[in-house]
Amino acid sequence: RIIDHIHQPLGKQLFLSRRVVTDSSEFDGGVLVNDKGKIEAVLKRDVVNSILTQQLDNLKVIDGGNLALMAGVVDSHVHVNEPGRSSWEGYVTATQAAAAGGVTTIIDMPLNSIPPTITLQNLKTKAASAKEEIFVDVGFWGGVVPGNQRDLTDLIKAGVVGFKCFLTDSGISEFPMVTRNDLAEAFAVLNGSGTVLAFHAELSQNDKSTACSGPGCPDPILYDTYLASRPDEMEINAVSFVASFLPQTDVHVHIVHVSAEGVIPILEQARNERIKAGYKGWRGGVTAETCNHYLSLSSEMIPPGHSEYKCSPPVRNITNKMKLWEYINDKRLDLVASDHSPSVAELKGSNFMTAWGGISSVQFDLPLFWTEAKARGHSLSMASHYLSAGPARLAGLQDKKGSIRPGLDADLIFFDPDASFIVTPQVIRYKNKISPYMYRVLTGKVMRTYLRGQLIYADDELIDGPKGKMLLNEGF
Ligand SMILES: NC(=O)N[C@H]1NC(=O)NC1=O
Ligand SMILES: [Zn+2]
Ligand SMILES: [Zn+2]
Repeated sequence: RIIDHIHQPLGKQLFLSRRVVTDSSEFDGGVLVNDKGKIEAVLKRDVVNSILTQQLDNLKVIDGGNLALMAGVVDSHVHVNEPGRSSWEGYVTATQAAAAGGVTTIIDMPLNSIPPTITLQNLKTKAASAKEEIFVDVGFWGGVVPGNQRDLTDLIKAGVVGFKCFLTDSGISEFPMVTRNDLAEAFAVLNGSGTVLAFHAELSQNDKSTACSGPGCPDPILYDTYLASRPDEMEINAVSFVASFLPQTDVHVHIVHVSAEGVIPILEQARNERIKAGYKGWRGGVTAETCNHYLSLSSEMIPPGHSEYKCSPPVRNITNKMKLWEYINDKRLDLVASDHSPSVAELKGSNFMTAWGGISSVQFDLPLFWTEAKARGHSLSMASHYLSAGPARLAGLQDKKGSIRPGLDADLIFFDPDASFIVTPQVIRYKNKISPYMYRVLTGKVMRTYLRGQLIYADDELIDGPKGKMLLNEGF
């Protein structure tokens, strides 16, 4: 156990661990944090020992022993749904769940809240409801929908991390999908701005989800019926469609929640062509994320009627899952996020075709990834790379968040990589206690979470009130 005194004004703090984890290595040492909650120095054990012999009065030492000391997780894909659908989720519950899971930054998706984040005014409405309710730092995605091209520049000025759009029905009437013409206009506005355009990459022309209803149709209680309605081609064609815009734009494109493994080689080809044409930005301006559900679940294991497993694109077969792990191993994916997209239980039900698509897991980002990664012999640095550094880079937060490096916010966690716990309704802190992982044993437990040097979660308890900040521009 870690011994220290919790309620003290913030002075200088020295966090110690036998396993300090960065996104590329692990070492025995410490992290010195200043009174502004920023990392001042990252130290090897011999330097730590010489500091400790100096008996500095106002230095608080927090020794985690063998617990891993890691950067807080940055989850770049969370649907908070407030205001408007706050019975599904809200800022308090989503960020409390995040804090309990060692997630120190979330980036809120532009849809499912009413209003959606598609104008500056709507962003103000969202920020007003987030204010004073957030337990971790919160950034915002804007949305691109038909007709809001003129709102995009204002949203960039306000500090959104980028924009998401849909190439198929989003399931939310306030957030319509875009057509080729809408996209061409959006790319024209965004060109040269340095922002990110993220795609829900399923192309509607391949959508078979409404093709059949009534007698004679495949059984909607079976998962395979749903899976067959959203084939790999929906993703593959969407990504090829996105790639067709790249020669005319310098906008960074990001594919969210990749499920079908076949999209990765297509993206790589698009990236290589961009790089050959002289594109200089991060990863050739083409990146992809996958989600813990695609890395943890497979279609064969989904029981009839259990729509807590439903999301889109769908969880595919075990061969697909193994291929995604191969891509993780080879660093051919860029980050892992939750796509935490909750709803109330009434919208789930046992019919896979009509149930709400969305899986809640913001609280379990790290243990979910680690359970699978550890079993495959991967390191904690690998987890930090995909769950912290990668998403921070996507959100443009690489100089603030996502790593253990001098100058960054001291968003830190103590993580026990060998502990295990059971996902139960009592453990879950997000609003609707629905999960495809219910009663599963997960490996790895977040013991403590620090946000900008302040303790916000310890030993299964949240500490004090909300200390999160909104990651929007000064003067917004
Ligand atoms: N609207 C919404 O949150 N949709 C999300 N749910 C899901 O499973 N995939 C999504 O994009
Ligand atoms: Zn999506
Ligand atoms: Zn989503």
